[in-house]
Amino acid sequence: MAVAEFTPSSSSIIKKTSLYSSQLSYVSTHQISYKRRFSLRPLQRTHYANICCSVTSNEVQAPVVTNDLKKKPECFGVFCLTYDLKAEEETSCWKKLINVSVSGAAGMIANHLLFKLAAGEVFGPDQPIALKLLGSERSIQALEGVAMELEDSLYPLLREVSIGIDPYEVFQDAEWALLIGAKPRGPGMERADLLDINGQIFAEQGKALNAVASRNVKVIVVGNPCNTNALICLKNAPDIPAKNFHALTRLDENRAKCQLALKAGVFYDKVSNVTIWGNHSTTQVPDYLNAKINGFPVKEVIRDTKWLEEEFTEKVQKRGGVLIQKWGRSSAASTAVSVVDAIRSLVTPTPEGDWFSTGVYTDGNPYGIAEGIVFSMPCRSKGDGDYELVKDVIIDDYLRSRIKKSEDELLAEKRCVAHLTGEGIAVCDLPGDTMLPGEM
Ligand SMILES: NC(=O)C1=CN([C@@H]2O[C@H](COP(=O)(O)OP(=O)(O)OC[C@H]3O[C@@H](n4cnc5c(N)ncnc54)[C@H](OP(=O)(O)O)[C@@H]3O)[C@@H](O)[C@H]2O)C=CC1
Ligand SMILES: O=C([O-])CC(=O)C(=O)O
Repeated sequence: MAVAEFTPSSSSIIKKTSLYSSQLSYVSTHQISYKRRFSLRPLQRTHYANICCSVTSNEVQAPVVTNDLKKKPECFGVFCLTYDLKAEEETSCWKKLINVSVSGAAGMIANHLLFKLAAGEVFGPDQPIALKLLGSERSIQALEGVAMELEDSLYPLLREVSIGIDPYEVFQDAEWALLIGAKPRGPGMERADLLDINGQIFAEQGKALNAVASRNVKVIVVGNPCNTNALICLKNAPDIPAKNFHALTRLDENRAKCQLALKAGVFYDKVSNVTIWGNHSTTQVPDYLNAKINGFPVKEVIRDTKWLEEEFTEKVQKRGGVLIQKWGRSSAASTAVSVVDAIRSLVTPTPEGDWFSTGVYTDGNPYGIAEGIVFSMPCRSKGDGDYELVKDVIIDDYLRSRIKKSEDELLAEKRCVAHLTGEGIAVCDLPGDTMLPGEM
């Protein structure tokens, strides 16, 4: 590696070289975790100061090798260089690196999401990130491919990429955990079986988060059945605040906004205050009572109660299934977009008067919904990663009865996974019509 090859643009640094080291690390006497690590050396974080702040300055100092390369066995090529930057080139405009762990990282949703995360679409253009990708023995090769594509994309904000199959390694110091991986329900599989199989994955991941993640990690569960998976996860992570766990219902909110906009003949940015209540399943309740179009109650703009009560509600509830029939696979791109929306809603202040939906723990909720389940409700955030439930919503008899149905379903799911939440022996009496949005 010749110093002469160096050019001052950030992308050329990443393009020309990459660190690619593989190692076998012994996790326990029984389990071997195969881990590959793609990493940028700290010098690049310094280099990033040039990228984000000195747009007007072309003056970049020539690199100076200050360390003995032999003392850095992990580094490769240009990443072994240490730059002796002038003090004034240090800036305060870039934030501290954050660790984002993603499970199911070789799957379809992740294939869209990871590139949005790395591009800065989620946490912003001044937020460097480390991506820690969780796969399995079956997906480790695919995961290497994903990591290589991330490398080849030359994202300046992407500081580190690591892949592994052990959640205790991959969730280390995670500040965000995006839990996407889950077994899809196959033909003839009972929902109780799906709850059990996926529940075990989320019980293990909850334990791992509890052991090694940041104490204030924010967890977004995407893998279905996401509400109950999130419940299992949080119950297995008693040292992390229960309110930090979310089940993704933002896709449902986006779908509802789209249908309301279409019916009212407005662009969808005119639709606000849409709540999805309940489970990410066909019992979910898209709330048109509190929603607004151009700041007016939906019912004043769309004067077709029959459409709202029946067609609209069912369309949103079954959108995932219709899409699977057309596409032959479940929503991946729009789900990834909705994960972006869900995170952005937590890291940016909610616009005045508006709110967003997310599935969160019901303890202390002001709506009279049973405690101890993960239920989608309206929330506002100050942009600090935390949220509060919105109090000023109207719940009429129609809404109440619909919400009750979703609540009953989630309570039944909870009884069915009692063995995974530490609440005794599981009893599965699931309502017969319980379905994921993708099932029809
Ligand atoms: N909440 C929501 O709004 C939505 C949720 N979803 C859900 O998101 C999840 C992921 O969807 P998508 O990315 O499209 O799915 P993919 O099938 O593309 O990927 C799923 C990943 O899950 C992992 N997985 C974990 N356990 C198993 C298992 N036992 N059998 C098979 N795969 C397993 C696999 O990765 P590995 O082998 O590395 O573990 C696989 O890569 C699904 O549960 C889906 O239902 C989908 C759309 C919307
Ligand atoms: O059932 C699925 O996998 C798809 C799904 O959740 C959705 O489209 O909302």
